[in-house]
Amino acid sequence: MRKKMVVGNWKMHGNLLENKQLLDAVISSLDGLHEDLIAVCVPYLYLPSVQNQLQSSSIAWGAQNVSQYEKGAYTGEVSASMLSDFRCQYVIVGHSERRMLFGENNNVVAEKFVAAQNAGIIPILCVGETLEQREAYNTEQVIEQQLKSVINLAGIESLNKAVIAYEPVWAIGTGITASPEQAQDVHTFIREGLAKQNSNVANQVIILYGGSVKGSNASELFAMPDIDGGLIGGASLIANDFITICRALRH
Ligand SMILES: O=C(CO)COP(=O)(O)O
Repeated sequence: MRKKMVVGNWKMHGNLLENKQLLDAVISSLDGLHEDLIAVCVPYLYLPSVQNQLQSSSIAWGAQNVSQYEKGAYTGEVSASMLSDFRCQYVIVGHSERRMLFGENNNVVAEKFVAAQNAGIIPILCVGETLEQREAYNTEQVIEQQLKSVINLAGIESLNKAVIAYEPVWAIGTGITASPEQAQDVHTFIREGLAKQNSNVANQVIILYGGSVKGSNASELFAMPDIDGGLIGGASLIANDFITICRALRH
């Protein structure tokens, strides 16, 4: 049986006080009660304080980006080994905001994926189509290519130590959620595509859905057979919403 998982992606939000209050509430509601995997991916600068607050809880933490390079003259970058110094278990790679706003292409994303795994960190690989691509019936082709770049570089079995997140770009931060059926269709497409290459990998890889997941729609999304949980943006900043979403894994 695959594990279920909820990951909060805080994006560029928060401060020391707000983070502490948010995590206090999350820990007191969810710590120890959960068989599921719960994690928060926070801005780099807050990793030490988040580590300090979460280290004796069952909630994991990670980053939202990582350099594809191991070390060197790369001003402003953060390496995977630096993230392991702060015991990050996860790092998001290939988020659509990084792809669109910071020019990360499939090759760079694949290199980041490998850099994370080389440092023992589980990459959360984001894939997803824009509205334009969906309307042109290119969703499957886009996602196939996004996955293929990683598989070509890292091998299919690398997905044994990774999480995939399907995030349709048109559903991120827009309030428009993919319907459970729309999301399930793409998750099935992903899993069946992987099964053609390695059925064990396909069966065990966690595939999260992300894009306007809220307390009010999480249960119906998580009830779909190939949706193993969620990658949550805005709602992960509001303690009650995030807690409700995590609890929805069990309904
Ligand atoms: O981008 C997301 C998570 O990585 C989704 O963001 P929202 O939940 O705010 O739509």
